Amino acid sequence: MEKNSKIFVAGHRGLVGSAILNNLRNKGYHNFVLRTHAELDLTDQSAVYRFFEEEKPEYVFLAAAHVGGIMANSRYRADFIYQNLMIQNNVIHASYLNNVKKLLFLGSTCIYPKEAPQPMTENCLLTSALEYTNEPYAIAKIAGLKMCESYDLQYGTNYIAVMPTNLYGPNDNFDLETSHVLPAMIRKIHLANCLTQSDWISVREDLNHRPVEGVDGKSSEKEIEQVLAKYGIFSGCVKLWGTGTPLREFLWSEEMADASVYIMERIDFADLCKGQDTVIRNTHINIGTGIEHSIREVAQLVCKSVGFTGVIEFDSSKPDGTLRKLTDVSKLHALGWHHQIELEEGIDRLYKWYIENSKTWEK
Ligand SMILES: NC(=O)C1=CN([C@@H]2O[C@H](COP(=O)(O)OP(=O)(O)OC[C@H]3O[C@@H](n4cnc5c(N)ncnc54)[C@H](OP(=O)(O)O)[C@@H]3O)[C@@H](O)[C@H]2O)C=CC1
Ligand SMILES: C[C@H]1O[C@H](OP(=O)(O)OP(=O)(O)OC[C@H]2O[C@@H](n3cnc4c(=O)[nH]c(N)nc43)[C@H](O)[C@@H]2O)[C@@H](O)[C@@H](O)C1=O
Repeated sequence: MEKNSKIFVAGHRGLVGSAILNNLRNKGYHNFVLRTHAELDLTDQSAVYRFFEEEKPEYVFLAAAHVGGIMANSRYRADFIYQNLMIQNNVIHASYLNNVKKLLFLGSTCIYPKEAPQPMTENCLLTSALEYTNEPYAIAKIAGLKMCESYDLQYGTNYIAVMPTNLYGPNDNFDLETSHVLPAMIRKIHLANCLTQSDWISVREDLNHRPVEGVDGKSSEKEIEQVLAKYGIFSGCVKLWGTGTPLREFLWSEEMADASVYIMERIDFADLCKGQDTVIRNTHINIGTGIEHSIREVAQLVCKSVGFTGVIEFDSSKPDGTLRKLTDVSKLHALGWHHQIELEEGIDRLYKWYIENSKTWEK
């Protein structure tokens, strides 16, 4: 990529897309073509084709997707498979039709089988059944990575698919139901801490900035307590989901962005085929840290960061999801990229960001 290459970051206001845009800007790239979801619905094929014909981007980061945590994935299954297939089909095919020089497709490590040997190498793709909670999302992501590989093989394009582990960082989704575990824990434990200290100003600031169904910063204390209790948030206690025993790996979103730009700048599809036989498979790249933590451990780190000394309980009627999904990052390390921010530091950074971005309430 040249510094003045025309770059389309799809999903540039999301967790990863916003970090990719910042990373590119910091490296001196400046010729961006950007559209919000409201300006361009990527599920709309004719609108996407028109956009590519008019704008002719040279490089595409495909970080737009329908995304959510375990509850969103298991409840809104149709949305996850339909929207993701549509977005990626439209963007990848329009890139081919308009001679995009290189595209990076973001998948997820949930593409790997539920019982995959740990840590999971790229080669365990399609070897056995998927985890049911996020199967529709995973199937869309597998289709996306195979679409990149197939276009590269048939049409000689240069599309790379990366499979990130669980991500967290600035611009995360903090919704109490649909978010991933880390932003959910940050917000729940923060609110429980505020209730414990009777810090109603902070509770109201939080609810004004990020409304929760049925309550906002102007509601009575009793109404707020009743609604928060439905999400497992109490004075002195937080009830999290599942058993607390599943293991997860977490990568700071700005590091994910750095790895994405690193790969776009240096790695071509041909590099990923080297050493593979005539049947070329698994040209995608895992992105992660190779380090896992139990959900209970993660909750303890969040409590430490927030300063919450109350009780953490687990509600085993809620799903655990897959029990382990540790990525093998040998391929990524061999390509020369390594993470730097460990989970404890990342949680401190995210909590700081969260607090700084909740203070919009006019007292
Ligand atoms: N977060 C994580 O832990 C992980 C994420 N990933 C992958 O990384 C990528 C980025 O995810 P993340 O940044 O977390 O997701 P976010 O939800 O934070 O951002 C997704 C972005 O896509 C946009 N978008 C969604 N649907 C459409 C649409 N139909 N048309 C146009 N824009 C749309 C959203 O806009 P709007 O909000 O306005 O709808 C948003 O800006 C995704 O491919 C995801 O699958 C992979 C592994 C883990
Ligand atoms: C990135 C990846 O993310 C999703 O998979 P997931 O890792 O299972 O998702 P998660 O982050 O929501 O949960 C991780 C773990 O944490 C536990 N947990 C505890 N308490 C809360 C809680 O309060 N909220 C949430 N969300 N989880 C909680 C929860 O029970 C589970 O054991 C995919 O669907 C898909 O989107 C994908 O690719």
